Amino acid sequence: MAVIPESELIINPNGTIYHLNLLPEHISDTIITVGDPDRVAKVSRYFDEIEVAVAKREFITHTGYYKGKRLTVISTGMGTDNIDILMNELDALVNIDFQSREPNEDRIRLKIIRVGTSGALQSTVPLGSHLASHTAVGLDSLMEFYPLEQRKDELYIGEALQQALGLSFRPYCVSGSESLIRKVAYDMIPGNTLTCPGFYAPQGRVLRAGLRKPDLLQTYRNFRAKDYRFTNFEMETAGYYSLGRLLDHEVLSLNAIVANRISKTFAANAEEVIDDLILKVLERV
Ligand SMILES: O=P(O)(O)O[C@H]1O[C@H](CO)[C@@H](O)[C@H]1O
Ligand SMILES: O=c1cc[nH]c(=O)[nH]1
Repeated sequence: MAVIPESELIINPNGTIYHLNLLPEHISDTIITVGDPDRVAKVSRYFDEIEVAVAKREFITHTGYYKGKRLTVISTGMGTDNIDILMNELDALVNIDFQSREPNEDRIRLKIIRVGTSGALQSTVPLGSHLASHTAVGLDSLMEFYPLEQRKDELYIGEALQQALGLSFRPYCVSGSESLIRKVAYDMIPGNTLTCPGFYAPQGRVLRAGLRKPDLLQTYRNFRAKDYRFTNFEMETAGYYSLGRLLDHEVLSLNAIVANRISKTFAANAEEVIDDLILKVLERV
């Protein structure tokens, strides 16, 4: 097996991985991820004990015990570019030997669950609900750089969306972990999530900069590829699912619906909706 050079697998002087600032023993194989660094403590406040607390840039990590289960919670910041760093570095922590710089023969499969916020694209997805992304479609360019394998039906959805939006590239489509859906999200709304490379124009929001595609929101909402339609959008899920497939980890994205873009409403109790989702995940994971 080829040795991974020090410019590719970057190890800090204290032995930790470059951005996450973690040692392999700092993480559990069950990881809850959140976008907002302040949300990490909102998860770990329910832990009986916090064993590890590490911070670097937007990546805050707490590892501890919830009712005897060892869990890690990490913040990622926003966007799939951060998920690229998160997923590669988490995988390196468990599947690469930092001494020899070679991949381990026995692979560890992580369980990674995103607890994030999201906006609804259909009136059938109410404010305050919890939605599990069964599939996600990425409008960002991250998968232009990885050899992601997609099934025929996934390619078909990407092609249909490329056409509907008149894009110069094909969006990528991937699914989440069925076993995590059964375990954690059995009573949540099943959804197809559009992952956007921004919060404003890519999600059809106008403050002062305007929109190149004025009917974007309607196009998202009305998009159909056979019986496939979008339920919600956010900014990370497709990055998680595609890197989960590439690196062979179980990944599930859960969404607290805080905005409904069809009714133009925002949840007054967004914090409560997120807290309820956090507690469900802690109990079920
Ligand atoms: O609440 P988080 O997890 O950050 O998720 C959503 O909220 C952010 C935008 O406000 C984006 O990261 C989006 O994906
Ligand atoms: O509308 C929304 C709400 C949360 N996060 C998003 O990315 N979009």
